[in-house]
Amino acid sequence: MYTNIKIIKNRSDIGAGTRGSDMGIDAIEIAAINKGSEYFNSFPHLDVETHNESIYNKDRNAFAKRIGQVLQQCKNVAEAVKQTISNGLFPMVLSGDHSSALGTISGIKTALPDIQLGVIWIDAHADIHSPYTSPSGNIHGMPLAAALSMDNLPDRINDIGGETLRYWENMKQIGNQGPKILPENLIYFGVRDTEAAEESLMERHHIKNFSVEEIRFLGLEQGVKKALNQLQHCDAIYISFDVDSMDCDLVSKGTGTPVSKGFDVPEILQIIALIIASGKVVCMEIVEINPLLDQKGNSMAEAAFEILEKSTLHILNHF
Ligand SMILES: NC(=[NH2+])NCCC[C@H](N)C(=O)O
Repeated sequence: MYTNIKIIKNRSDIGAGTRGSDMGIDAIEIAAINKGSEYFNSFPHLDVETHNESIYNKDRNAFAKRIGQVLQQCKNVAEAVKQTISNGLFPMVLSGDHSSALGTISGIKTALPDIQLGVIWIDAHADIHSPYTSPSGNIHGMPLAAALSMDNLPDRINDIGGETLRYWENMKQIGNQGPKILPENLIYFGVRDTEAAEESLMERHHIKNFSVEEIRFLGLEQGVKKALNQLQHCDAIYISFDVDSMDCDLVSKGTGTPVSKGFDVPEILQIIALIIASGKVVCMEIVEINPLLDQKGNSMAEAAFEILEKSTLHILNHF
């Protein structure tokens, strides 16, 4: 058993609008078993307590659905990530919906409070809404706004108050107070499905997105090199990989919010490998596999497992 990586299994889907991403972790495990892989037998793991039963509750927070439970879930993830890093291990986080990433970022910053953290967010979505701007109220579209501590009031469309506001303020303060990341330390890869409020926030703060076309034009190596250059002053990097960054027509629609014209599996493998080769990656997360939506058997989880397995090998070489 390798002991320098710990797998954190966070089977939570309450930040998404569609149920089933909590089953993504098990779908990845089944992909591993069917491949005859010993992967999940090779590393210690930790199961994060979940609140999926809250799906049955009447929810009063239309602009940030189930925010009380999502807040608790992010705190649970933060604690697991903090403990893992404090024990000198690399957290490989497998999550359901992407709201988890706020917990992961908070955990990294609690374990390593003095570092400048760079975030590479590989996703079709910018996930930078606040409850003030979200069109859906789904919190998996909000983790980065909370981590950046940005409400984006100039683009507000929702009037939030009361309980929603109280919980949102708490979400911005998991672990230590204040912004956990700076906009110049956040880089997107593959974002191509955004709302106007997200676009204007990204523009105002000059948040860089390497689109699929730009990456193909520059070449993968050049593209990642440019991204790493921008994060040169960062002490550590967190990779947040949402499977919907991949082309849903090519790979699979087994994810809550599939988008076409994305990356293919070899491109993702190479992008992640090049980032890991920087030697700065302290945590990686894979999210949003929804086997209930997969029209091609278990193909999304199989793709995710291939990426998990190969990225792990790179991490073992560089950690
Ligand atoms: N993690 C995700 N799949 N996010 C999708 C977000 C979609 C849309 N922008 C929303 O806020 O509702």
